[in-house]
Amino acid sequence: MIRGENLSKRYNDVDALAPTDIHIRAAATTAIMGGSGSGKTTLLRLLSGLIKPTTGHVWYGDEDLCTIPSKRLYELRESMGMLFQYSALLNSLNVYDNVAFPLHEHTDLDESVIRTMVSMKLEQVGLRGFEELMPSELSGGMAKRVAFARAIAMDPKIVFFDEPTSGLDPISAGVISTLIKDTSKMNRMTSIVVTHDVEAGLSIADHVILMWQGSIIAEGTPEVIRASSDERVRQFLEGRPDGPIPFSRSTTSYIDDLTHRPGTVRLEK
Ligand SMILES: Nc1ncnc2c1ncn2[C@@H]1O[C@H](COP(=O)(O)OP(=O)(O)OP(=O)(O)O)[C@@H](O)[C@H]1O
Repeated sequence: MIRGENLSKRYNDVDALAPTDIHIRAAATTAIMGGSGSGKTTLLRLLSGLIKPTTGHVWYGDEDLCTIPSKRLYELRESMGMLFQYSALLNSLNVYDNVAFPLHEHTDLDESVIRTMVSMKLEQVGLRGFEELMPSELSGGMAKRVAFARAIAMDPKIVFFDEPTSGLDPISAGVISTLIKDTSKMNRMTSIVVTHDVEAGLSIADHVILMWQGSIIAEGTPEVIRASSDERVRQFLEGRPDGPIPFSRSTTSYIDDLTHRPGTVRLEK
């Protein structure tokens, strides 16, 4: 359904994503996992057309997101849902208006129909009856659920989830993981989930993509990833601080840096 071809992104002197070919399967859940700064969010933004690549193409069927006119990109993006890392609820709107927001923006449906649709989505996330609450009155887990309801309000074919479980307690994280898994199956939705929550990623996904320093280092079913003998994959799965993935991100020697810094007092022997 979505295909990235020779896709790369460079920010100033940072290669956030090295040239990459990627296939996202239709009606399946793909988890993009990896450590901090490995390029997961960059890949998600490229695949959803939020940012343009430095090189390459993003194909939706035979349409290239990177070259289509912005009007068509806008239409395509209407068929996509997004759940952002920090829920991104509109603080001045209550729960009902947050979930109804895409329906008000993109459809001419009668308010009574919108009310029914919002009620269905809130029932799905277990928050029917909370329509009048403001975002500031919600717990982190509830806010994620509202954001989830908003992401699926238009019954999108594709939904992008950026860190859907970050900052949640294990039970709330489990609730969100189950919602993603069940809704994706029930609606035959194509879900793309960026996460560094290993357990959430492996339990939700049909297909896992593991990233490191802007490149895909492993992909396959959760079983294939769990059985991988690649030392980088093992270090990530086991959460070990030591291994091929270094703790320090600095590329220069600390000693050289200290001894060659202008103004540093050099100790003579
Ligand atoms: N808008 C930007 N401008 C400059 N550099 C950026 C920008 N966005 C990302 N980067 C850099 O690109 C690299 C990849 O970042 P990205 O956010 O894609 O990683 P990530 O795997 O999603 O990290 P995290 O899990 O911490 O959110 C990082 O080195 C980051 O500093």
